[in-house]
Amino acid sequence: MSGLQVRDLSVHFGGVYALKGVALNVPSGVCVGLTGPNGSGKSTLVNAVTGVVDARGDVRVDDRPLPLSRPGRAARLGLRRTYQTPRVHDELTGLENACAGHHVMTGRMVTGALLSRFRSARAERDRRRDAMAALGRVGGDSAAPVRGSAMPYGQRRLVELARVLVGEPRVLLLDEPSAGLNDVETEALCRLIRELTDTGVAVLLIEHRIGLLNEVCDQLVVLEEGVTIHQGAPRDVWRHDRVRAAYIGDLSDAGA
Ligand SMILES: Nc1ncnc2c1ncn2[C@@H]1O[C@H](COP(=O)(O)OP(=O)(O)OP(=O)(O)O)[C@@H](O)[C@H]1O
Repeated sequence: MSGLQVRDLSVHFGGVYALKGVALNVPSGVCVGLTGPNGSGKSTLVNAVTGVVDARGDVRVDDRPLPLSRPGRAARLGLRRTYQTPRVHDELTGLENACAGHHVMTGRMVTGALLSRFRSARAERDRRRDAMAALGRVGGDSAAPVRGSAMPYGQRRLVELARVLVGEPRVLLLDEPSAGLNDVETEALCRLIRELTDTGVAVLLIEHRIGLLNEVCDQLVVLEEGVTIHQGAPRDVWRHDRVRAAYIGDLSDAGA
């Protein structure tokens, strides 16, 4: 199967299991939503798959085994991610931050971006053009000259998204990408996710906003306390008793 396959993924912090034998598939060209109450293990799953926390399990990208705890290997297989709290480099401009997406393969994002200031080759112009195009694609053009330290939260999120686009994801893991975005920006995010899946990218979307999950996801996986409690088509999931129980009080915009 092309895309991301996760089998029997477990993570513990000391004696506490954050994930217990979780399985999910994110085929190429499909958006899978990952949701669940706070602390259910969503970000830990992304951290485990991208190799930044120790994990046990079987993870494959485009049918190739992904050794766990090896972030560089995950990047080389085309995994890209955003963070729950957007990460941009404060000392770099929006354009330079987006350019850093080119350097993700080497794992030297900051030094690569800093060195690029001293390169004047055509390749560098091409990189900047790609980075500018990515900023435009996410609606973040105005962030191009702004230093990370001066960017408001929503702009940081758009710049981070532009950086992952520049890195040409095969599998894209988005950790609450709509947090801090206004309605217009959120609509642009939905369009972007659809464009990406249309071009064959596998997208895993961590999200709490039920309306957004229903709008862009083909499948939903619901976690609670580190285990999968349900998966299925978005609208069906919210009718499931266990999901309703996990979300009690949070169903106001589900139309349920
Ligand atoms: N580095 C860590 N050290 C210890 N415990 C951790 C660590 N990271 C996460 N946890 C714990 O693992 C569990 C899952 O956390 P995680 O952040 O993955 O949940 P989440 O579903 O992403 O929550 P939220 O929706 O609030 O972001 C929680 O109990 C959390 O406290």
